Amino acid sequence: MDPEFDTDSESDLQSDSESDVMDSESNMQSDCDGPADPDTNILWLYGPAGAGKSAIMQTLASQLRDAGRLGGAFFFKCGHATRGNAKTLFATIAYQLALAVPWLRTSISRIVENDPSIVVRSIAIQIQTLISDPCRSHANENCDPIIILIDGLDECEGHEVQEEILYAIHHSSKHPIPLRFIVASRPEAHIREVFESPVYSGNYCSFNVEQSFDDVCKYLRDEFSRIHREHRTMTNISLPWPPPDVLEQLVENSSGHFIYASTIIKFIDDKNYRPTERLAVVQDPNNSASESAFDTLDQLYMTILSSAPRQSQLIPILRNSVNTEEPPFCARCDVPSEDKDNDEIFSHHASFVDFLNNPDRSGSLCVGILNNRISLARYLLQFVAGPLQRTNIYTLSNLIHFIVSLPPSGGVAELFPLIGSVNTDYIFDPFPYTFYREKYDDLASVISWLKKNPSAPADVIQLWEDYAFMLSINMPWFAESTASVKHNVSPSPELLRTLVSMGLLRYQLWELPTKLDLTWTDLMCSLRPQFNADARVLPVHQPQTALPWVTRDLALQLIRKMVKNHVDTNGGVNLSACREAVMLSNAEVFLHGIESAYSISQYWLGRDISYLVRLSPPCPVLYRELQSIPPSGIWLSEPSGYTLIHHVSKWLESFPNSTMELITFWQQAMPEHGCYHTSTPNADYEESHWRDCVGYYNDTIVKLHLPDSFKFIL
Ligand SMILES: Nc1ncnc2c1ncn2[C@@H]1O[C@H](COP(=O)(O)OP(=O)(O)OP(=O)(O)O)[C@@H](O)[C@H]1O
Repeated sequence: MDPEFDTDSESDLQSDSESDVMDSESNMQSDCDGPADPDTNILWLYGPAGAGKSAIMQTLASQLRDAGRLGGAFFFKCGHATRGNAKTLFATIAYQLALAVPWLRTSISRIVENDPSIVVRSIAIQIQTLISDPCRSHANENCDPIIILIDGLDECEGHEVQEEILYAIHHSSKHPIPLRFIVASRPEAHIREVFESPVYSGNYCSFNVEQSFDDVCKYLRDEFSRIHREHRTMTNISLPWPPPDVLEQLVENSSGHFIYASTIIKFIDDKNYRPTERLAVVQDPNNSASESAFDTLDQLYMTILSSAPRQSQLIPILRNSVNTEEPPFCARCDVPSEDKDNDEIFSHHASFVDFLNNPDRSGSLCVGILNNRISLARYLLQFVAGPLQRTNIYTLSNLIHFIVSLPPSGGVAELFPLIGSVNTDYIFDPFPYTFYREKYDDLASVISWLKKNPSAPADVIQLWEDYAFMLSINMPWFAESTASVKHNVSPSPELLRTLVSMGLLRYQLWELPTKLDLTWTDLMCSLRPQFNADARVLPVHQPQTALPWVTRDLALQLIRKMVKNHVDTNGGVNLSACREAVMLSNAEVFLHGIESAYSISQYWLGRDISYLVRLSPPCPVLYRELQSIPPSGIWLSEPSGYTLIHHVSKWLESFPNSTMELITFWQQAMPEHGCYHTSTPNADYEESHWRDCVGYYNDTIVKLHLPDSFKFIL
């Protein structure tokens, strides 16, 4: 049995950099995560790739050996014939223990002599028989514990084996033994899980090998001055070299990790080149020669990325997380997170982003190449074709910016059907857009991008033009700027209903489905009646004749809704049965509970009904429906009662044989102790407010460049 100890790399550490490693190590003694239990036998040293864990372990090995405290050390190395797996782990450590600790020598040798097959037995049996049992007989002796180092546990073949090693170490320490284990690894999920399991909890210490900008700076300064001293071509280069700002930039590029610093030093230190030229290459990551400058680093990245279990999802996730501009979806690609409050992906190392963006360095993994960008766009578009999930999106706007940044080419054609399938809830969702204007510009940019692609289907372009038109109804005051998208929509009763809802009643676009009980598909079809076999396209001059009937139908719809709310809530008792009130009370923080939300929503319905009735033709059906509103519902929110009385009276006056019975009936139902009894209902206010709303509607028609036949004539 040969000791599996990496003496070569160990001797590398007897260099200038050793003091830095010692710094980290002495920090380690004072900075262990969490309370250090004096009875704990296990220390877990963890940190990302290239953080310097192995360097620390090698220095520790050297110092402990000098102090006569090293029991054994095993350095795992991925893919290595003997150091890549755990078959000989504890047999090797036992051999090292027998050599290093005189009082263990005889007992360990005797065990192996009696049963040579022990060295091929299971991990648990090896540690128990070869290490734990011999040590236990000396447990009560008053000697300093012996240290065993296991480095790169994550590089040992098989997650289960890695976990088995940890459980075996823990089990071996159940009875007091004069041994301590230091295990170093990357903080991979399965390893962390073992340490966080109930078996381990409280039975280990941990130390995070975090980034250290100061250590890296010191290392770089020392190494550059050595290179300056040793390279013959440097005699004429004045000190300090490199200048402080360059050194500072390099320290920043390192993200405080040694892997970057040691990689560039090896590159610059090449005796075949001028260090100044090599430094210039390092400073420009887009320089094609930088490929070789970061060779070691890139190999590390390649190895890590190619071992990712789900390669097909890798590129979209990487592309999303390292997008140098705004990430389309805030790097949230359904990535399971250990830390629920922080599930964003971020690059541990600044150089990783350079690597992924440079095709010479990352090859097919390069996130910048068009195919990978298209596959990310496909992935995200598929996501927004599904149900609206506000918690998972950053903004649709970022996705749109990303899509329109793709150059027009045959490759993007696969995205067109997906662009046509974006869930309309995402398109019209008011959150997190603050300004409709921005949203409109986003829609316009998609339309102009589609038009630059000759193979973009006309129906997808038209659909997005319709979205833009819908949005422009919502913001007629931006009419000039919204003219960028053409909207030769067909006039239909359904379109008139939409215009009246948004122009006269001032409904927001996103509210329409709830307020009018329709789907986005119904709404979009209203713009293109030819898609809907039942819809009638109005001759251009006819909207005006159709308009009063549209307002009547809308009034009927809202009256039925008001009555239904009354019935569903059992006359205002069971308020949670009213969907609108529940939504309103959830959305509006200034409303105090569901009572005021219900009262407000019924008030708005009453007000909307009264404005619509006023603009309807004399119609017995409408009169009958008005009678069906329970008077207590009208006076539930008092202003609504006054508003209805005012406008319905005016409407009734237009009847050939006008009758005010309904009005009298409503007046008689007025509650005696309402707050409005103290003030006189203000007819002037009602009249001027209604006229303002009609005026706003008519202005909307003008601003949208629709024919005058769409307007109300008072
Ligand atoms: N204190 C230091 N001084 C000088 N060089 C260092 C120091 N720490 C680490 N390095 C160098 O940085 C590189 C990465 O270090 P190391 O291999 O120890 O990282 P690691 O955390 O073990 O990484 P991995 O998880 O990938 O094994 C090596 O080339 C090492 O020589």
